[in-house]
Amino acid sequence: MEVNKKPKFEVNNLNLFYGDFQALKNINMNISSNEITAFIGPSGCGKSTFLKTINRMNDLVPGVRIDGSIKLDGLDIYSDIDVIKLRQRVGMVFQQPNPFPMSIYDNVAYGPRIHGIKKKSVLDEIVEKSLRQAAIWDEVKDRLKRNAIGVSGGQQQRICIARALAVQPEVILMDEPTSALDPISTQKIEDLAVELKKDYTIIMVTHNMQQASRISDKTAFFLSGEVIEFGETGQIFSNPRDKKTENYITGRFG
Ligand SMILES: Nc1ncnc2c1ncn2[C@@H]1O[C@H](COP(=O)(O)OP(=O)(O)OP(=O)(O)O)[C@@H](O)[C@H]1O
Repeated sequence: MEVNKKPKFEVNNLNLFYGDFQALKNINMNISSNEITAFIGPSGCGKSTFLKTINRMNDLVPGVRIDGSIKLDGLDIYSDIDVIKLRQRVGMVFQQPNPFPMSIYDNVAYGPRIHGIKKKSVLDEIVEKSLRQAAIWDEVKDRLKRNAIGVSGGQQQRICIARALAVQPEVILMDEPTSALDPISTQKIEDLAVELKKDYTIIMVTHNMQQASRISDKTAFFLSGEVIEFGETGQIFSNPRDKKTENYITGRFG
């Protein structure tokens, strides 16, 4: 039994404004380590905005204003942690696989090189380990010099996951990582997420409620910038406390 396990993230009274528009409204949430947390909700409800706030990707958007706090292992990500360090600890995988137009090897070695690793034997080791962890090593080990753009979309997405893993993050944010993929590739990414949660904390935005119920431990249901309900995935899907959650998961809107 886990007693008093400290949350990986503590989010308190978080509000986010794009100019005059409030996209996140008083979000409070503790996110546990070594779990998959899923964010569900209809289009435009703020899921991606919240996900991007967790590694400060919204800093890049002009006119954004954020108040409240997000703590990672007890440190405020907006005041106590350098943004470069934060993004090393909190990696991200996007909806569209976005390998860089370079070799598979160079894609995965990119982050470690930026962090100053130059020795080939060390890079070789990181590349192999990351591709293995992303369950794609066997498929690409004989063509590491090939351009990553030339493999299938599902393989590209696993290369992007390997690229994220190569800098040894603690958390992986995934923004609808399978919505551009076929069912077989989707299943591979789902299996991979379940495998990776042993070592990482995973937070995933998904439009696919079956996916959330299949693989996540906790689910947050967002609506119009608010978290309507957050809890154990089994409870959210079988016994939602809020009528709005029930209406959404039973397909009455969204
Ligand atoms: N850069 C931006 N500037 C202004 N408004 C934005 C910006 N990005 C998002 N929004 C608005 O904030 C709200 C939340 O958007 P967000 O992309 O977080 O929703 P979402 O739940 O992830 O939607 P989807 O499932 O369609 O990706 C929407 O009303 C959107 O139009």
